[in-house]
Amino acid sequence: MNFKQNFINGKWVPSHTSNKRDIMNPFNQEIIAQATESDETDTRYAIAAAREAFDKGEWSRTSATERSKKLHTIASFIERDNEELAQLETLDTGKTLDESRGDMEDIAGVFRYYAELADKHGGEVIDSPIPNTISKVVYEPVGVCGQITPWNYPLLQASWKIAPALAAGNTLIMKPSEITPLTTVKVFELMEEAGLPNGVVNLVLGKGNTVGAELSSNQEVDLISFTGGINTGKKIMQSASSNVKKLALELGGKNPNIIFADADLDIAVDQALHAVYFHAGQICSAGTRIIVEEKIHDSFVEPLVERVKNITLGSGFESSTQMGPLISKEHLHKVIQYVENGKKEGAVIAVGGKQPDAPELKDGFFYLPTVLTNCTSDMSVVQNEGFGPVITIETFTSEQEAVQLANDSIYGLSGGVWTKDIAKAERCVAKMRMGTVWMNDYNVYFPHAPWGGFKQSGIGRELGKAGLEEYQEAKHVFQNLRPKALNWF
Ligand SMILES: NC(=O)c1ccc[n+]([C@@H]2O[C@H](COP(=O)([O-])OP(=O)(O)OC[C@H]3O[C@@H](n4cnc5c(N)ncnc54)[C@H](O)[C@@H]3O)[C@@H](O)[C@H]2O)c1
Ligand SMILES: C[N+](C)(C)CC=O
Repeated sequence: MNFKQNFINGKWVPSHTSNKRDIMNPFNQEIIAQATESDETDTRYAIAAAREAFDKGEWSRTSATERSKKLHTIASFIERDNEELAQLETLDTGKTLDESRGDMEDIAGVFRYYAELADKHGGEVIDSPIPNTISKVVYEPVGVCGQITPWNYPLLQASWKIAPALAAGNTLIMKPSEITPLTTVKVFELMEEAGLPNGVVNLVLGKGNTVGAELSSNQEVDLISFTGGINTGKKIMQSASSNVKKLALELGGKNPNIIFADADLDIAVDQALHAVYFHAGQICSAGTRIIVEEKIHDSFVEPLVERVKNITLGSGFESSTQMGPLISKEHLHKVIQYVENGKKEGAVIAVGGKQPDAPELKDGFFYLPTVLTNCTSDMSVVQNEGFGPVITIETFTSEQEAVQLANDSIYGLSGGVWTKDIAKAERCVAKMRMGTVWMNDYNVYFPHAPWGGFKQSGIGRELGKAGLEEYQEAKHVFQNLRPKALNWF
């Protein structure tokens, strides 16, 4: 059996615990690998290695040009092994191979983007208000960074953290989700091949309440960057107060998709499907909360439901498959319960609402793509992140009501507006309290633009220049060219 280990101080090592975890294919529950199951002690070894490497300065004080070259090398290895990585991601998550291939292209692009930015953000000269002085800002790495990622986009979310951290000169300890570590392990092999100094990148495999908790509370860690659920984010925020760590949180979303009557309905329906059923709705930014203008409710919902009926479920490796399984038995049960709660509250199942009957899907964690109508803002299915293939439909009668509904949420990750009236779209966008808003599109993201949430969807930004700045400290350096005594005391 393929056995995955920790990467600490430049060496592949098992946990001192000797515990192992089975890694499962969610399509058929086959065990595809085993991973070492680490604890707090393993995590402290990795933190010590990252601390020593940072203080030694072989990476943190090397030139940004050198760091840029290494990031380009890692990107080229990811491009070279793109297909192997995509297959591993599909095996581990169940998402379709086309989705995984798209992720791998994005991931190489993230490394390329930060390789390009690494040597273009060194600092700036300030126009000092005091004569005969020089004032400048230099950007320095934060130090030792703990990074924790979820299971839905395992390597993509890891790349959003690893690439900017390295570009800025930090050292890091990565903890991938214990459910889906395989592609992250592979990229650590590629970083080893690229020849980073020992201790710069460290990988610890294990659970959140051991490895993740140690990373968040340990006083030798200067920054913690977390992507995952809101409740875990709150715990991490508390632990991070131990030494006032810098904190970056990318949390969940319950993302509105507003459809005005004057939208191009064919495109809006098509994109509403794409906004949700990609990766079976297990996307932080899935547009699961559809808010449609009342007078077009039927002409929008009927074609939507017809198309949902035709979505093909299956193995991510089959080219005919449009939607794979959910990640685990536990998660499947959460989605089942989420829909049951909606039914009790008065939501009506227009399509789906159960597991499929097809015998060939019986070993996988499948749930049918589902549309719930008759939904209102006070229902738990509208307010909570279901993280499954479930759309809720609400209606509105005025622009003001559409925006008010869209903002009626503890979340503020992303949202969309569909209308041909651009002035109306701009008015809505200006009032929507979300980190990303799409006009006549949905779920678009790329390395150049910042990603993150308003409200309880998070703190800080990944991607773009802001994503690099999360990993930098700004230092003001002031020099007096003609110092003189002040004779104040
Ligand atoms: N905002 C974004 O960009 C974004 C992107 C992807 C996923 N997400 C969110 O992630 C969630 C789904 O992922 P999940 O189920 O893996 O989330 P999760 O919070 O259960 O786990 C995420 C990671 O945190 C670790 N963890 C768990 N408990 C911990 C603790 N006490 N201390 C430290 N680490 C701990 C887990 O082991 C895992 O590695 C959804 O809410 C989704 O919206 C957000
Ligand atoms: C951030 N994103 C959209 C890539 C994945 C969210 O789950």
